[in-house]
Amino acid sequence: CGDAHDHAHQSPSALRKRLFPQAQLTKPTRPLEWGDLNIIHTTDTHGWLLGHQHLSYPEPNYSGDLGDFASFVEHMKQIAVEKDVDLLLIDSGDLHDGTGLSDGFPAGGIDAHDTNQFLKQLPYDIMAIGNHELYDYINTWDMYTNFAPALNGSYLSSNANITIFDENNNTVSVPVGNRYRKFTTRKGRRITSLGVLFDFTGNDVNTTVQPVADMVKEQWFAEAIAEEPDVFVLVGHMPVSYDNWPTVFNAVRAVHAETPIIILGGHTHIRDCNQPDGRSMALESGRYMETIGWLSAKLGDSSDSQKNITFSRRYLDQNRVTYEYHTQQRNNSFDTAEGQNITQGLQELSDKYELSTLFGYAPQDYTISRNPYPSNGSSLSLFINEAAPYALTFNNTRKNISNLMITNSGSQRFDIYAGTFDKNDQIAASPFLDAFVYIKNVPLGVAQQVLPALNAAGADERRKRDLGSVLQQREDELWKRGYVDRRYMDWLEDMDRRHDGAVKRASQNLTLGYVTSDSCPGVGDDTLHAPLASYDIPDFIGSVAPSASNDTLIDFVFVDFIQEQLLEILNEVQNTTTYTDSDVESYTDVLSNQLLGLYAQHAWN
Ligand SMILES: O=c1ccn([C@@H]2O[C@H](COP(=O)(O)O)[C@@H](O)[C@H]2O)c(=O)[nH]1
Repeated sequence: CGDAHDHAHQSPSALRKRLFPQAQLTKPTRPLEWGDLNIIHTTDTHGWLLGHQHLSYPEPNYSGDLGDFASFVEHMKQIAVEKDVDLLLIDSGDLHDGTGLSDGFPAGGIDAHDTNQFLKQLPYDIMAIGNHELYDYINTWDMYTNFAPALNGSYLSSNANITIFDENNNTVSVPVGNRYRKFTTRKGRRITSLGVLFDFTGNDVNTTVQPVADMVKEQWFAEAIAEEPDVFVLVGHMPVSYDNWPTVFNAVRAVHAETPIIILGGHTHIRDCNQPDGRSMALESGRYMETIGWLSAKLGDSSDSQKNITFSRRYLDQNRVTYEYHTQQRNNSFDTAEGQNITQGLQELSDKYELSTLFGYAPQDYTISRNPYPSNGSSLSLFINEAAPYALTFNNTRKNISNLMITNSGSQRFDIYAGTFDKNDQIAASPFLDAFVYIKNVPLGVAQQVLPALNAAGADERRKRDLGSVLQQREDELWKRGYVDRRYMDWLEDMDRRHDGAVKRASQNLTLGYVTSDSCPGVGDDTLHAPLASYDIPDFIGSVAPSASNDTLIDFVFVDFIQEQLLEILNEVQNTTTYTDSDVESYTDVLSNQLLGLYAQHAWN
């Protein structure tokens, strides 16, 4: 390079890491508080290992990548040695489904198999299984045979099993990883860890998830917690609020009234924290390599065993400015050899998967919930009103038959940004390999009743909170199957309302980002932002109905992920026909993760 400065050359790949962030990033507000035991926490990374590379805010806040993170961890480990304290690295699961790096593999590959090779290079003390490791048996098998063994006992699946053939060709159900781990830290602290998954029921055949309430009654569980460690570090893919952590916490507390308990959760994609009692803290650290969680505990010595513990927590924006600030490094001293290797390896993987393959240029930003639904700026409107009607009927023999299309809004996982729209953007916006199916000859008037009924069963009626009602039961069912998006949306809505979002955004002295209110003392966010705009979105979305009479027979098209509850509702809104799985046929070969690319080639090229 003929330049005097240490910038990276711009490569053709839109995913190329830039040493200097292309947008002005706000520095953290204050140094981290260290304790005797410190934890760096990731969760729900979903393949976002090259971070977020678009230039519209809030994306630059999260523009670090796994290589930067590895350098950060290495420097932090060194600081921990200098301070003579412990530092653990923990992950709460969901490594699959989310970007081209995890999902854009060529035919014959396995989701997240290649990205997992990079995660293995980080010194994780505990990684817990998530529900996205269980949607497809092949992925669970890969975790069981390739990932867990490489982690030498640190990959935990306390209540998640896989069914395999044993050496005698008999089927046996075995934990995907280990049920628990006991280990001793550099400073000699004895830790007992679990890796718990929420009561998920959407898992593939030949995988099993044991309800948390049953798990705590198991003999192995009693044995695992019997001996008192210095600290319980309970890791799991389970939200720290409104879920089953109290079941696990109480089971441990029943045996050890005073032992420090640290909970590291995930799944709802939010930043959250609470303190079950004075000697415990529970932290959840966001999603998609946007947030890095920090938790520290001043445990003191044995004379402090009945006192409240001083904990701190922080939600770090995942970028190089954050990392350099907290490690007191400069741009030219920050990168470690391991970190650079990881970044380079990820970029090579991106090139191998051809993730920069361009489908077109998005004319504007389309967001999931930062614009109202329906509207021109809504990616949900774009998907169901523009993209699906084009891509699903293209080259389809049913093209000329009127249809109504329905999908779940949770199938759309990320905003679309103005400018280049490539293979990686397509997968990030809509990563799931769900198929579109249909029932023929459904009267339009009947099909039109299904969408509002589905949403009533999910969204609106939820607010009535009529516990014990059929609707509540249905909502609980959806939660167990993995429908979790509502919690993240509610969190954004609350953030906007509580922090005068419109006023803060208008004043323009803060960049957009997360503004967290949780139940732990003090401010949790590491960097100040104005909250993102937030609009309520329905759980299910439908295309514009054809203008025809109610008795017109149409193709009723929907994504197979919602088949079970759609049939249930369809049979509730009418009683002329009992619809079953046998009425459902394949509508097209186009899968949900290909749909936006086909549309972009047609409309944005
Ligand atoms: O095939 C699928 C699988 C999942 N979804 C959506 O994902 C969420 C669950 O994902 P988390 O990362 O655990 O939040 C679920 O609510 C579905 O909306 C899907 O659409 N298709």
